[in-house]
Amino acid sequence: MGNLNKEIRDGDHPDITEERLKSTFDTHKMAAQIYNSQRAADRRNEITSAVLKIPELQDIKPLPFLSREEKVEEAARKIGILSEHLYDLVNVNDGAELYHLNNVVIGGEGNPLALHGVMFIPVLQAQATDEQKKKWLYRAMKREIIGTYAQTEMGHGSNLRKLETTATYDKATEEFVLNSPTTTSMKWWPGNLGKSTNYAVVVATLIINEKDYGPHSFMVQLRDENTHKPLPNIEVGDIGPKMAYNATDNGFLKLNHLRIPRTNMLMKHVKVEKDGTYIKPPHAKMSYSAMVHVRAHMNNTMAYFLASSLTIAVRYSSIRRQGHINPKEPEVKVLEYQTQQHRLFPHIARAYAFSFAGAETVRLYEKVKKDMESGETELMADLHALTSGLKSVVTYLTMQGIEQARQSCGGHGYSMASYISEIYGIAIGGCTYEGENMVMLLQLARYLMKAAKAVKEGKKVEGLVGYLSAPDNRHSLIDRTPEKSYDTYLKTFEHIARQQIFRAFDKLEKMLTSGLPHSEAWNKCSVELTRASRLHTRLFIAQAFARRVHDVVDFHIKEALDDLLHLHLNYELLDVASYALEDGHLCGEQMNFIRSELYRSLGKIRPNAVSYVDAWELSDMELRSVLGRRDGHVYENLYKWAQNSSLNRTDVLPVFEKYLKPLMMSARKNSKL
Ligand SMILES: CCCCCCCC/C=C\CCCCCCCC(=O)SCCNC(=O)CCNC(=O)[C@H](O)C(C)(C)COP(=O)(O)OP(=O)(O)OC[C@H]1O[C@@H](n2cnc3c(N)ncnc32)[C@H](O)[C@@H]1OP(=O)(O)O
Ligand SMILES: Cc1cc2nc3c(=O)[nH]c(=O)nc-3n(C[C@H](O)[C@H](O)[C@H](O)COP(=O)(O)OP(=O)(O)OC[C@H]3O[C@@H](n4cnc5c(N)ncnc54)[C@H](O)[C@@H]3O)c2cc1C
Repeated sequence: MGNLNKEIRDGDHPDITEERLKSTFDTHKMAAQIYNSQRAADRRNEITSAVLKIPELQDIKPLPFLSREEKVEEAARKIGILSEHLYDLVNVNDGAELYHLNNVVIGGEGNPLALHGVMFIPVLQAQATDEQKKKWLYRAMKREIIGTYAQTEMGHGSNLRKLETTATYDKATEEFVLNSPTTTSMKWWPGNLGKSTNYAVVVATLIINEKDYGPHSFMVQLRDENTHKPLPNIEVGDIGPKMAYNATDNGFLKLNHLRIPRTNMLMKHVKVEKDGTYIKPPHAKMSYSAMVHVRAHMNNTMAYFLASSLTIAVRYSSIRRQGHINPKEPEVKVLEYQTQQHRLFPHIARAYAFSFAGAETVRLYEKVKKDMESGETELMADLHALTSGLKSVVTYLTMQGIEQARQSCGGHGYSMASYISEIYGIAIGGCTYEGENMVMLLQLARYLMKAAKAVKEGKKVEGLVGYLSAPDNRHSLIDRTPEKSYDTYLKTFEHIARQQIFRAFDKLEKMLTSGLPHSEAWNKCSVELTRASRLHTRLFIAQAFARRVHDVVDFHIKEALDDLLHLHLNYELLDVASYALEDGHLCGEQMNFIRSELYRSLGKIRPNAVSYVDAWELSDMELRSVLGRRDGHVYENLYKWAQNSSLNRTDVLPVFEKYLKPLMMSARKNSKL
């Protein structure tokens, strides 16, 4: 039998090989759980191997040494080469394969086609009529044109109903007049809008006969297809450097009474007829589909960012030796410290949990997308509630996990050689884009308050909120029943979420009955409401994790996932335990039990730690991290990496003659006086 950990190679650092030899499970079989099938896991590795054979697809130098212009150019260069090889490398209809190819070749800092693939094509698929698809979608899919999704403005992102860009219907010419009347009405932020794209779906407030119909989507050609010069009445550019994600040209756009044909409004579900008659869509929020598309996929992208940082941190922690546990023995791997384990392992469990919750979310999304094709909209509210909560909780917890991974690497974590700071910068954009986290938690809260009201009125609620009308125990059964089952934990999470949802509901009701207007009462309860949304979402994540473990057949994989789930449930419960202590659902003795289970879990995970992260099968090429190298040879490569610094091109920099020498000379002169 071969090694269970598939990353073992001759010549690797012995400290990391030692870790891999301890694996109790086959890492490639575990990859099948993470990527949802063995075939998908195989395909990732096949794609990586094929890419490695194409020299022009390799990074010209480590990305942190490139300027912003060079980053933009490098991403575009690779996109060009990729286009030549695309059909040989991936199944272009498989989003996961495309995403993987992007991660390996280009990485997370963006590329000219990022928004084209993530939003422009999806919005055309969902919102364009067949005729419009013929005109734009098929050209977009062949990359004859490049587009983006331009919704956010300088003055408004969250509150779509106040977008200032107007699309006024002119019946006489059967055109819409698109206009940016103020500075704040400029589109500001859309990815790739600045320099790369020549088309955009622009979201503007529709006005017919002076009546405001709210945000609608319009196809706008921004640039000449041959010269790439902006078309008349269009001003477009880059918004400048950002915290990270700087290979992408997030842009601005000013439209000056630009006229577009009536048929440029995306009209699959909603219509404006020639005479200006407005025909409503089957559901008012159908046009928000591109946002829901990204939100539904964000759990998996966040899981990926988190797993990348943890792969780097855990591998490094297995070769980094510092200090002693037993003074008579050699210095230990820092991974031996309980604090290091506590800092990293719960986040490994979260990365798995997000991936499993993500798979369930994408399944629901695919169903709703199919339903919407035929005008069926019943599940849209459920999906919106679920994705709103998950995008907020998952991005926030990912932020915490990546930062812990960085700190766990000590000083070298702060160097771009770890690459964790770039991953952090890219990932935390997710707390803001696709709906600012607080705003989206409050969207879920609306759904939860409706469910709570129904329960109070004696109705039975089902599905995602079914637990609100299920029987509850006054006291948690954790450590109170002979059999150790996850159900007792999940029931405790349910209790906590239920209590908080009703606490927020009662507070809101009390304010409403005291005569406060709904929006004011809502604002005064909003912290409690976001708490309810978080607890509900964290319950869902724990349930999704437990459902996956339950379904796994392979004994060793199940056992390894079971260990992670056990850690997850104890760690997460400790994190929210105050809610259960408050009403005596948990007692001090149970808290001690949960804490000791957590510490026991850390010990159980320890031998498999490197294998849990190896199972994500992230190649060196996609990790772009010296600390996270698969072979563990960090130190000599840190030294090599630093040679790329342009400061090292000469022994003496011009600043010496210009500034430092005069400074020291004059200081010396002064001290002689
Ligand atoms: C293989 C694929 C891979 C994909 C990979 C993806 C990741 C790649 C990673 C890295 C690349 C980087 C990519 C970056 C991309 C970023 C792009 C952007 O950021 S695009 C801009 C986003 N902008 C927002 O999200 C604004 C947030 N605001 C809103 O969405 C709305 O304003 C909202 C939801 C807050 C309120 O909507 P209202 O203004 O129309 O509000 P009212 O009229 O009061 O309606 C509320 C009712 O509508 C329902 N509702 C709202 N949205 C719904 C929806 N989508 N579906 C169903 N119902 C909805 C609500 O549940 C509520 O219902 P009730 O009244 O309670 O019954
Ligand atoms: C990396 C990145 C990429 C992006 N890409 C795109 C893109 O491709 N296309 C595009 O159109 N846009 C894009 N955006 C814009 C993004 O979608 C918006 O910035 C986002 O939706 C937040 O809106 P805002 O900037 O108006 O925040 P604001 O709403 O101004 O948020 C400021 C604060 O106000 C609070 N707040 C606002 N409203 C409420 C409320 N009702 N209740 C309680 N608190 C509230 C928020 O919680 C936050 O704390 C991108 C942004 C980033 C960072």
